[in-house]
Amino acid sequence: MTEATSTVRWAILGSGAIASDMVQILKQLPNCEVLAVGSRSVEGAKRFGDRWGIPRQYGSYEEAASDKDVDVCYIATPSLRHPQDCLLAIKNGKAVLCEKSMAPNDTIAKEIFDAAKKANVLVVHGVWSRFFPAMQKVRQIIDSGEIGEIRSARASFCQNDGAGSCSALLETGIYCAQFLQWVLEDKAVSGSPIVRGAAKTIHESGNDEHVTAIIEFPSKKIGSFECSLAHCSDRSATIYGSGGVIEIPFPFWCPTTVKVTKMTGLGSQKWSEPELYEFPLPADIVALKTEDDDASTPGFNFCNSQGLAYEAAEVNRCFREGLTESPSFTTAQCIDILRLITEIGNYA
Ligand SMILES: NC(=O)C1=CN([C@@H]2O[C@H](COP(=O)(O)OP(=O)(O)OC[C@H]3O[C@@H](n4cnc5c(N)ncnc54)[C@H](OP(=O)(O)O)[C@@H]3O)[C@@H](O)[C@H]2O)C=CC1
Ligand SMILES: O=C1OC[C@@H](O)[C@H](O)[C@H]1O
Repeated sequence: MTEATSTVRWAILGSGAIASDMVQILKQLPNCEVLAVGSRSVEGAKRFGDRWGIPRQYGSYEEAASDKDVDVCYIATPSLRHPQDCLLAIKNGKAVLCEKSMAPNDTIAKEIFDAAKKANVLVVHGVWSRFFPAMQKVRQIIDSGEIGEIRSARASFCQNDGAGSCSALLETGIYCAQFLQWVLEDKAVSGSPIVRGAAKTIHESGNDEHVTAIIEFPSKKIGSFECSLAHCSDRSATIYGSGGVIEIPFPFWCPTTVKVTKMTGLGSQKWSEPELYEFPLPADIVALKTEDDDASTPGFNFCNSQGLAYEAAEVNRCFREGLTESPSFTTAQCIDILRLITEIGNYA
């Protein structure tokens, strides 16, 4: 175990949109330093490194991942590259936070986790929803029995956002699968979820662009989801219980609001007034402007990016404690989610 206050030194692999957001977060976390950036080009590393004040700027991912002073590599490259970039970091003995989706299927995800186990390094799959306080609240409401027995849940994440450039299942469906697993998984009942139905449309690139699926969980709870990169939806999620409903409005994958409405008695058509629980994003994390920025320069590129702080703080904690997985999002859970995604892809 490393000192609880020791500085964790990060390298960023890839210098695109999410990398910019994450760097701003890491620079504001206690005892955390962005030491290096690796880019496919020296120019890319310099541009990004100069913008964010990163001292070690490398024109290849290999150099950044093998810097002896780096503790954690943040994989912020396009999804198709994630397996090779994760394995590069692991080979160099570095801990990994890999953007979603870490692999195109569960078999390859397993290979990454196996390599990490052998090398005794931490790997966290960056499905960042998992680390939001609002998600913990959802869990607590479910466990308290406040909305009775949970019977089903749904999630929808569709946005017209580059159909064909990647798989909708891997880009936005992964958040839906993660959500359903979080709310419908029952640790007391063993077994894997079964895909009972799915439909998809395929873009001319070969990537799925719209997928809808129905899943039966071992506890007989039913989950459904829809994801698309070709059309829009309200990007919300809902949990249905015998005594009420939990709504997680847009953006359900990085939520700050949880709404609970209960039936006031069995057989009654009376419903309670909704209870709203708010979980504001960390107030001490702000978008950082640099000298070159003017008022029109966007701070963060993505919705609620301040919330990346929850997952990054968890990676720092796990690294300091010498863990090889996050107890909040275990290797087994990551593989289950990717297995579900794989089976939906095969079924549809
Ligand atoms: N958690 C979240 O909220 C979000 C997560 N993501 C995930 O992050 C990952 C990156 O997304 P995003 O930042 O939007 O992507 P960008 O295209 O903005 O950035 C990706 C970076 O990867 C590097 N790269 C390596 N190979 C290629 C290639 N063949 N084509 C293009 N770039 C390449 C480039 O950096 P360089 O030139 O320096 O090598 C590029 O800047 C994806 O997996 C995505 O799913 C995306 C958005 C939000
Ligand atoms: O991970 C993501 O991918 C799609 C984006 O629109 C979203 O904001 C982001 O969190």
